[in-house]
Amino acid sequence: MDVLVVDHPLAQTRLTAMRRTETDSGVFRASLHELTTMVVYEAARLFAVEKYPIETPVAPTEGTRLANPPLIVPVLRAGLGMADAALALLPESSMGFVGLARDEETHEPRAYMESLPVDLTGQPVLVLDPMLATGGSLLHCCRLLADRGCTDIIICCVLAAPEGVERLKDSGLPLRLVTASIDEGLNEKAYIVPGLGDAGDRQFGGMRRF
Ligand SMILES: O=P(O)(O)OC[C@H]1O[C@H](OP(=O)(O)OP(=O)(O)O)[C@H](O)[C@@H]1O
Ligand SMILES: O=c1cc[nH]c(=O)[nH]1
Ligand SMILES: [Mg+2]
Repeated sequence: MDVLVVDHPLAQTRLTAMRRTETDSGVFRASLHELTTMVVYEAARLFAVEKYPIETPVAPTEGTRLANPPLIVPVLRAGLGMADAALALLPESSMGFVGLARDEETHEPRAYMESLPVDLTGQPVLVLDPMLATGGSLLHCCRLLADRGCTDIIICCVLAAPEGVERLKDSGLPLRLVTASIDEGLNEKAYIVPGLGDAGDRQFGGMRRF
């Protein structure tokens, strides 16, 4: 699995804002939106493009377009905060949704929503979830996609734990990963350290303990 870490200074300043405890939910959401623009911009280097004839006011020439715009799939809830920024960069794309909530005791994902095309043969997919911790949630999501015939999955996240990256690598699924950081690891409650806390709660409210 190819892994790209977006270490651009402007990405790292947004990530720093997201990490800080004192950052309120409005600034957290704005920082996630801006960081997503940068992560998806870098991920888009992986998309196939094609040339086609166009005319400028001066002369005929060749234009460039995406050969096959990806289906965008945010993983609810936390991935919702990445959806607008990704769709703004990829206005030709359509969107599917997967809803997952991690059990606080077992850390296993519980699926509560799935809205995806039946057949994803030949369709690249861009999965959005800010957090890759144990990897259970993204693995569940990507298996749903692979079961529908998808063979080209790019995951965009903000923070990844080495444990989750290894789990995705070992899955054998056709994945590529773009993230703004690979952190130190997981704590005993399977939260990323140093991390940023619970990305869903920090955007939308809640009371998780780390
Ligand atoms: O890699 P994992 O160990 O599976 O953890 C990562 C998952 O945890 C978070 O979602 P959460 O379950 O907290 O749901 P939420 O987005 O509704 O807060 C996050 O957005 C990922 O989906
Ligand atoms: O650190 C973590 C781990 C899982 N989910 C989160 O939102 N944060
Ligand atoms: Mg959460």
